[in-house]
Amino acid sequence: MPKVLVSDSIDQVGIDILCQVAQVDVRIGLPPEELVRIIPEYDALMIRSGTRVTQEIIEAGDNLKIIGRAGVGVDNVDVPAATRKGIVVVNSPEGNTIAAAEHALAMMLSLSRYIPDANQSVKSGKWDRKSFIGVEVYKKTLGIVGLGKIGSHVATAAKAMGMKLLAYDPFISQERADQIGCRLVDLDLLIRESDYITLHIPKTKETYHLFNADIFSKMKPTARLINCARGGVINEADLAVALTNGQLAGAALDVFENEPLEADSPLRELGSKIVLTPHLGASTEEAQVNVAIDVAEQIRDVLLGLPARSAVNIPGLYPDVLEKLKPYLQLAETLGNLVGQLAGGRVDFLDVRLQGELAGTNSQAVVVAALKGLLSKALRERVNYVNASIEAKERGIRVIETRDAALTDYTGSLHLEAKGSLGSHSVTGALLGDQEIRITSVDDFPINVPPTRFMLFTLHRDMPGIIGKIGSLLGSFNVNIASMQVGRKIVRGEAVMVLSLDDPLPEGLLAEIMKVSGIRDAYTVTL
Ligand SMILES: NC(=O)C1=CN([C@@H]2O[C@H](COP(=O)(O)OP(=O)(O)OC[C@H]3O[C@@H](n4cnc5c(N)ncnc54)[C@H](O)[C@@H]3O)[C@@H](O)[C@H]2O)C=CC1
Ligand SMILES: O=C(O)CCC(=O)C(=O)O
Repeated sequence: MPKVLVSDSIDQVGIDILCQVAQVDVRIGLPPEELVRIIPEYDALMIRSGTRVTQEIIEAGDNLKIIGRAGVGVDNVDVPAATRKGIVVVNSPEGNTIAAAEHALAMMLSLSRYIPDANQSVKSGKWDRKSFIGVEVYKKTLGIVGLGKIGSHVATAAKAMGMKLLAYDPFISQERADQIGCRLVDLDLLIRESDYITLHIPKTKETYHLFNADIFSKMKPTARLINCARGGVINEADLAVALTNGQLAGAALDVFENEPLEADSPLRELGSKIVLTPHLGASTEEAQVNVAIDVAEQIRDVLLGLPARSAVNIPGLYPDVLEKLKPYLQLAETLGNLVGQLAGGRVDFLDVRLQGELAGTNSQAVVVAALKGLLSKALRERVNYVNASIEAKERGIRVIETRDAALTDYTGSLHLEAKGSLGSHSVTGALLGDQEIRITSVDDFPINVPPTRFMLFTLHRDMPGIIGKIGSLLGSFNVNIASMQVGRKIVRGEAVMVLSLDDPLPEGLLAEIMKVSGIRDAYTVTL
């Protein structure tokens, strides 16, 4: 039974799903060195934001197949290291959207009405109504930085509260912003005009310390800043100075550059100008159930050999397209494997031609499947959907992809041509009845055979007796032929013979086959 380590607190519903297929160990708060020590035992790791999955942990995870982040941000996972090691990283892109958006709105209102301080005051026995005169958000301008899933939901709710909306997001179209009712502006204008600024951007090289002393100097002194996205997008030292100097009126932060926030952080000293929560954006009962189910189901599926629906490091396969594409991925992998073995030596170039209905599908996934098949001879189980593209690139394999939507004899078919150190070979394949794979050409000779485990391909002169000679030769080595087919373009010209064998070809038999008069080439293939 596979083993799953859950190293952050996850809703029980997720654990129950994992238990259907795996032994689950829940060990929260492990020190990094302990995680490195025990991770080789595990097939999957499930985390929230508490565990930092470093390169060291990933490299030690020799059995790890999947890392599941029960949430959105995967910045606590070294995704490039996981990709290199062929480990799928999945998240829950939407499970906590509403929770995070509502937390940002709650922070905006708490900050405006001094709710945390007023609450503290009453609980300490006072009845002070003068110190907590707030401001309204109605008719104020809200600047949203990052108009993705959470930013959009915040926009909709803020609009309903009568706020005017500005948004800065260089990757969003004006049309999308119009739909949400936001004016798309540049960052400078948003900073200068907003009464509230709320951040909903990922932490990237571009967004790191995007909010710094320079930005704070341009804000309205009455403005308030909310960050429920990621620590690190704000320079916290600059913010503390700017709040102290009155360059902005307040800030509400749920996320910090280092979590837990340092005990001596100057942010803790800013009184009613600041509201701080300990990364609670996703902490609702509903969101925790959503993300636990979403990620546990993906871990379960990957452990069962099925694809994940929201992997961050493999081509996106949405559930609706997956069902249709799955047999084609199997076809691409089989043909990649076949053409790689026919090509024999180093492959420098792979031409992937998607034909018929396949031309209109997720070609990235099909190409990755073909590369996985192509590299499987050299890399065996080390290559998978996650690292096939990187491995191909590192080997200098150039991939050219073409599409031809014109109808073929099959609803959809795939043609692969591999060129390399020992010449060039091509194969075509299609699906029969939506599921069954057929190889429909080899080196442009038409055939129609299902792939089988052991196969023999010959390129020969089409002349009487040659099939019999190959049959007797195999018989003399006690190799049973399951099926045989010949493909030719013209009578007595060149032809291919495809034999499905019950047994692998014994040592030395290929050399004997090559000696038969009329045989130009012969290849054994194990699929
Ligand atoms: N506090 C918490 O507990 C939670 C925090 N989050 C964080 O909230 C953030 C947003 O999440 P989602 O809305 O789900 O992500 P999303 O991917 O739907 O939206 C992010 C948006 O940021 C935009 N963006 C990227 N780089 C940008 C840049 N340099 N300048 C301006 N815009 C940029 C993107 O175009 C995208 O529209 C993420 O960082 C996520 O990790 C998410 C859930 C809970
Ligand atoms: O797991 C959590 O509580 C944090 C959620 C979060 O930050 C995210 O989903 O990006």
